[in-house]
Amino acid sequence: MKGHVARKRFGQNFLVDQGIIGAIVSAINPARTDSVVEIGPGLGAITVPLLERVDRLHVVEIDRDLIARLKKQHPAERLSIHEGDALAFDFASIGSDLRLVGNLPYNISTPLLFHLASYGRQVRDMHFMLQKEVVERMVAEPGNADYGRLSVMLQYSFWLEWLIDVPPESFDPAPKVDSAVVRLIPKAPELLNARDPVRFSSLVQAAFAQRRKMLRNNLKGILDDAGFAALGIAPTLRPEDLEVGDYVRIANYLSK
Ligand SMILES: C[S@@+](CC[C@H](N)C(=O)[O-])C[C@H]1O[C@@H](n2cnc3c(N)ncnc32)[C@H](O)[C@@H]1O
Repeated sequence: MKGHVARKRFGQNFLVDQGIIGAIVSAINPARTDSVVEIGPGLGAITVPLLERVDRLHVVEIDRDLIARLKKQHPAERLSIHEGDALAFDFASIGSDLRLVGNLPYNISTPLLFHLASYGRQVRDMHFMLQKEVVERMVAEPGNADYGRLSVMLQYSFWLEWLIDVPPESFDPAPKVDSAVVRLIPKAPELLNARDPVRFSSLVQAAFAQRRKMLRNNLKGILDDAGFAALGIAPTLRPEDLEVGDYVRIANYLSK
């Protein structure tokens, strides 16, 4: 691996499959002036072909050794390196109409998706490589065992599209699980009808706190029987039975 030992704690599985790399770059299809931001450039598998397509690329990387390599290989006018943790990074500081891309470190993919869900206004689209199991949770529909907090929060904010299945052999080192590339496009603000997004988010978190329990239990102290009745939602349902729109209705009822 060109002298770099992959660090497990940073979720390093480097893409080596040129076919998949080409398919990701084609899916993004960047114009020269697009504001593309790559999370976790690593050894540059996606970075290098992206740099051929855009005038300037931003990357957010946590591993100092990899940052040193990238600095040596690419002039700062072409590659802006933001050193640090993507989980704490303020993407709005780069600008707006951002196009985010990344073969994301699997160990932080879920919290990172929740973090990124708050940047809908600054982002044009996102293309991410994730564990297939995470993509299944993202796109799951009500009633499905994979449907949960991640599905509700991401489907509320984004249009999601499953693009490419990726086998373990496409990486070095190979992960133990299958992967998939997914596209997220922020929904227009007029479609985001939760009056209080913070309340919506905490409601969804509470509802799924114990997914096998009834909503009445999970929402104890938040929504009483009169509230359930006013909304026409049976308190005996389980969290996975409600649609995204039902959670919006409950949150808006609570924000009245
Ligand atoms: C799965 S590797 C992908 C590397 C490269 N993009 C590729 O496709 O070969 C994940 C990358 O994210 C970086 N990374 C891990 N945790 C991070 C974090 N919290 N913030 C920013 N980058 C992180 C790793 O150092 C690594 O470069």
